[in-house]
Amino acid sequence: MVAVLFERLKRDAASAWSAYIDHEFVRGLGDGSLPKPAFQHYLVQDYLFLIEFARAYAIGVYKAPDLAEMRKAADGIGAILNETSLHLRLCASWGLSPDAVASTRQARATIAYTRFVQEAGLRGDMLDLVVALSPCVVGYAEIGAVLAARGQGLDDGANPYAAWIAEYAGESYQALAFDSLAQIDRLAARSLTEARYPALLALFEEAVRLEADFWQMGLDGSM
Ligand SMILES: Cc1ncc(CO)c(N)n1
Repeated sequence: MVAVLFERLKRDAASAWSAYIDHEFVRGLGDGSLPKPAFQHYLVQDYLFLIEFARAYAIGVYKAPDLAEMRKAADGIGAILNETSLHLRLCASWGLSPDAVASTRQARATIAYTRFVQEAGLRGDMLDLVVALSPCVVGYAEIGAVLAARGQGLDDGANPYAAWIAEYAGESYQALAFDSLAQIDRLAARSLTEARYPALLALFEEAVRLEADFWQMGLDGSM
C-alpha cells in the first residue's frame, strides 16, 4: 500500500486540508479570475519561499538515516531550486529582474512557514521533517492535477495562469510528489510508532494551515 501515513494525516486534518486545497486563491487560479497583482505578490514571495524551503531539504540531507535517504533529500534540493526558474521566467515577463525579486523582503507569512518547517527538521528526526514538508509538494501536485482537469485550467488563451497550472500538473512535478509519498512511507516503516502519531499530526496540520495563510498573503498583498 502506498501513502498510508500521508492519507491518515490528510484524513485527520481534513478541514484544514480542504481550506488549503480549495482556497479562494486556488479557485481564482483555476478559472483565471485571480487578480494579477495578487498572483504577482504571491509569486515573488514564493520564489523567496523556495530558497528557504531548499534549506529545509538540506536539513534532511543532514538528518537522513542512511546514504540512500541522503541522496533522495539531495535530489529534492535540486528539484526545488529548478522550480525557481518558473518564477523568474514569469517575473521577467512582467519586467521584474531576478535581482529585484531576490532583494524583496520576505513577508511574514513566508517567514512563518519556512522557519516552521526548518525548525521541525532541526528539532526532530527525518520523519518529523518530511511530515512537515509534505503538504507543500503533495498539496501542489494535488492542486495542479485538479485545476488541469477543470475546463479552462490549461487553456493558455482562456486562463492567464495556465503555465503555472501546467508546471504543477506536469509529469515531473507529479513524479516529485510521488517520490515524496514513497519517502514518507519508508521513513514511517523505520520509525513511526502510535505514540508519535499525535505529534506528527500536529506538525502536519500546522504546515497545512501555514500553506492556507500563504495563499491568503497573496490575496491580501500583505507583508
Ligand atoms: C508555499 C508553497 N508551497 C508549496 C510549493 C510547491 O513547491 C510552493 N512552490 N510554494
